[in-house]
Amino acid sequence: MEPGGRGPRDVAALLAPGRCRVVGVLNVTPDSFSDGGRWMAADAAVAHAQAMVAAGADLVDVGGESTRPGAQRVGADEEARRVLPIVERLAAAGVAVSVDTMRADVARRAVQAGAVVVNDVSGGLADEAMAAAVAATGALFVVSHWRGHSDVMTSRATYTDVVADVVAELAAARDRAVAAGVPAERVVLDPGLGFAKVGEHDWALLRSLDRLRALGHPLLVGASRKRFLGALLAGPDGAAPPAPERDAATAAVTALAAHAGAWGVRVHDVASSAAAVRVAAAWADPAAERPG
Ligand SMILES: Nc1nc2ncc(COP(=O)(O)OP(=O)(O)O)nc2c(=O)[nH]1
Repeated sequence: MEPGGRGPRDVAALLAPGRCRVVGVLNVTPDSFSDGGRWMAADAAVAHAQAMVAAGADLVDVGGESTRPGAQRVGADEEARRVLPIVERLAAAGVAVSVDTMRADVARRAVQAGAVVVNDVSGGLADEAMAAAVAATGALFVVSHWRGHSDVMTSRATYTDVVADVVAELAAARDRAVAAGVPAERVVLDPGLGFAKVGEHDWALLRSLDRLRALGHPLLVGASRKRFLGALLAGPDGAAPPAPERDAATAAVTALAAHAGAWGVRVHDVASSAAAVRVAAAWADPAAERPG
């Protein structure tokens, strides 16, 4: 973890009881499904991250490789070149930063640059060195449900009982991480919406957050702008609205997930989900939101 000791304090703050965390998405990629190319310039990326913090983001998740179905993999050097300077600048500015990577070396270097969370959509499966690398850093480890890279994930979207299967496979990924040295209390789980899942699977998992939470870890939900929301909002012609027009639906999922006890939500539009989190908190306990 960062020699200055920033990390443990940030990790403790992120795990402390409180409202559902809002994780702002910062894709420094040319091809992310909803905002590819917008934040490739470092100054634009840093400004957008600061704007997300101002809008209520508790954490900024910096990713340098699109994981959308069919995406081409990015080389390790290019991924590092994209994310590390941004991680360093944001951490130096006091922003709590997560690195969205499937590579142990990128994760290690990002934590050295000041990241306090390693967010691995593969749950440690894509790089067998990942869990041990995270264990050595003191960072929080987000372990998502995953069944393979973008080129195969669609073909693997078959389940006997998607909730039972995802719970079992997530538990196995968690167990692998703990066996590699990551303390269980530093593991956050994520159902991996859209990863080897079709819309009915995503909805089934959202309806069953309680069964995912029963695994005993904070739960991160990444529904923002995803295909299952586009399908829900499709017009009479069946055409889904473009990804940036799915933020209202994303905020509704945020409110419901927060109310169901999610630890955090990973979103592109922070302001709407930050408001949704506050609505959920006030709904649960009016005193929670009394000003002052
Ligand atoms: N923990 C977690 N991380 C994630 N990272 C990327 C994406 C995909 O969304 P996005 O980053 O916007 O798209 P792309 O992968 O095309 O960059 N989804 C998740 C998610 O659901 N959970």
